[in-house]
Amino acid sequence: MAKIFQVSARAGMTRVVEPVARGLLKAGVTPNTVTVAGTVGVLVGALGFGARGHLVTGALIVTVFALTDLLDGTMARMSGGSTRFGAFLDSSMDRVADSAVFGAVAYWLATQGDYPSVAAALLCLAVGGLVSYVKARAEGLGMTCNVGIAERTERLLIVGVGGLLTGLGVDRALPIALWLLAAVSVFTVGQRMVHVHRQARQLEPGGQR
Ligand SMILES: CCCCCCCC/C=C\CCCCCCCC(=O)OC[C@H](COP(=O)(O)O[C@@H]1[C@H](O)[C@H](OP(=O)(O)O)[C@@H](O)[C@H](O)[C@H]1O)OC(=O)CCCCCCC/C=C\CCCCCCCC
Ligand SMILES: Nc1ccn([C@@H]2O[C@H](COP(=O)(O)O)[C@@H](O)[C@H]2O)c(=O)n1
Ligand SMILES: [Mg+2]
Ligand SMILES: [Mg+2]
Repeated sequence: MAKIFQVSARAGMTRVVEPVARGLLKAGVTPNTVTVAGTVGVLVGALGFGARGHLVTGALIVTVFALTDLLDGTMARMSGGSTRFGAFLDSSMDRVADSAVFGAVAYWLATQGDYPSVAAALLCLAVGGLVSYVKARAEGLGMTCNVGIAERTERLLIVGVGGLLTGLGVDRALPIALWLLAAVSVFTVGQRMVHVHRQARQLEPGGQR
């Protein structure tokens, strides 16, 4: 379901992303520059605006720059191929951006004295990182791990909708979104563990352990 959403959302964005990618390449911009610039933009939106309580502005800036994550890969493919360093940089910058988003949310909630919600934001930060780590480790061991109900896009959308609604006056939206996200992130770690366990059993000499 999450995969279907991602694939169709991505297909819908292609018409916008491809001409922009072509234009940037023509202007001499490299995919790695877009990867880093997108991350800097997310940092500004999250830490410069979200953490200070400007949730709507913060969420909008983060959304615009998070979407540039679709551009860098498209540019790499158009300019004759992806690079190993580009893939490494893209995934590493995603972790920096995600940490800034959840760190900013936790900081703002602490300034409001809402410590249970700070705990939820920190849980999202830690477990979200674990979701990505499990996949990176599995891929490093030669397996695949493209499963889970709360991959990065879903995690950003949940916190984004919560942040936007709270910024518009629905006070409990962000705390509810964070607890929901913590739960689906834990579930996703479980899904990825099971998926890797099944593959690993097939790959062990003699199978089934
Ligand atoms: C303002 C909030 C209101 C909500 C309105 C939302 C409007 C957004 C408009 C449209 C949404 C379109 C969604 C686009 C769908 C893209 C589908 C897709 O394929 O995404 C994946 C893609 C590429 O990922 P990568 O391959 O580059 O990255 C991988 C990923 O990091 C993996 O992580 P894992 O899943 O394992 O955890 C890694 O394992 C892997 O290594 C790595 O390669 O791109 C994205 O991830 C792009 C995400 C863009 C989604 C933007 C939505 C942002 C919405 C709200 C954010 C606001 C946050 C607000 C914070 C509050 C302020 C304090
Ligand atoms: N600077 C970059 C960024 C990405 N890539 C390649 O694209 C893949 C990710 O594509 P997205 O459209 O999801 O960003 C990534 O795994 C790399 O193969 C790149 O080469 N250089
Ligand atoms: Mg990308
Ligand atoms: Mg990325």
